[in-house]
Amino acid sequence: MNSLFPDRTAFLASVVSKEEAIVALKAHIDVVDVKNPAEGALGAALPETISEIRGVVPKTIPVSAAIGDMPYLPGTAALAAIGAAQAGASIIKVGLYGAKTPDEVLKLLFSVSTALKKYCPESSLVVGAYADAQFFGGIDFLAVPSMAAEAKAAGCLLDTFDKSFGHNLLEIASMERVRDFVSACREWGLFSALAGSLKLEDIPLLLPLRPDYLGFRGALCEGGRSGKLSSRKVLEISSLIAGESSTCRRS
Ligand SMILES: O=C[C@H](O)COP(=O)(O)O
Repeated sequence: MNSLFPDRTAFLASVVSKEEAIVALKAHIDVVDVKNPAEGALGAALPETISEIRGVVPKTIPVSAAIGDMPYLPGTAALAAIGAAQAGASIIKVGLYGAKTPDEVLKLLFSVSTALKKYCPESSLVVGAYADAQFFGGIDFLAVPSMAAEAKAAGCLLDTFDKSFGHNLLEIASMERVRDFVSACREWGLFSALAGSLKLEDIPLLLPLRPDYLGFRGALCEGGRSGKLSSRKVLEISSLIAGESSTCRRS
């Protein structure tokens, strides 16, 4: 398993600027994730934003970057991945929005993983699956871990595409299917990350599944994911993950 934190569930906080990264770092966070909510669930930030955030985050804390709710454009995806890695991200997240068949998923993922291996061998690929893929004809999220493993990804993220109110991960996917996703990642040697408008109250429900990461943005902000990051909310979620996680891993 590729998790950097094998004995507990880690906290990934999504930020849009170096100012937000500084706010987030007042709490204990394990991964600083860079995204641009204006361009979607896994919207890509500008390269300089990634570099600025990398510049204020201690080197001991990985920086991940979303490169988009990717259409089925393997070349574009490969170039975007290299751009994000060159800008300072060591973990690259690509959302499987446009690839509709296993062949398309594999072609897109191999384009990205081959490019990262050649030009940015220190970086890791995380494949973004969507719990609400059925609403846009995307690939079922339970089919993604095996293909991510075939493409030599390091991990899989289960997220939601539609971030409007009421599209929380556990309101869209059953706990059984989310559990199956985490188990499939483990079986395929991938780390698992869960996200999707997660709320504070989802943490004790999800931690027993022992995901490697829980990812948040909306719940960290005042007024939703396009709002400003709140240090109080970051601290609240960080403390709950740390507290509950150590209990779960001991059991
Ligand atoms: O990758 C992390 C997620 O996209 C977090 O964003 P969210 O909490 O707004 O769904």
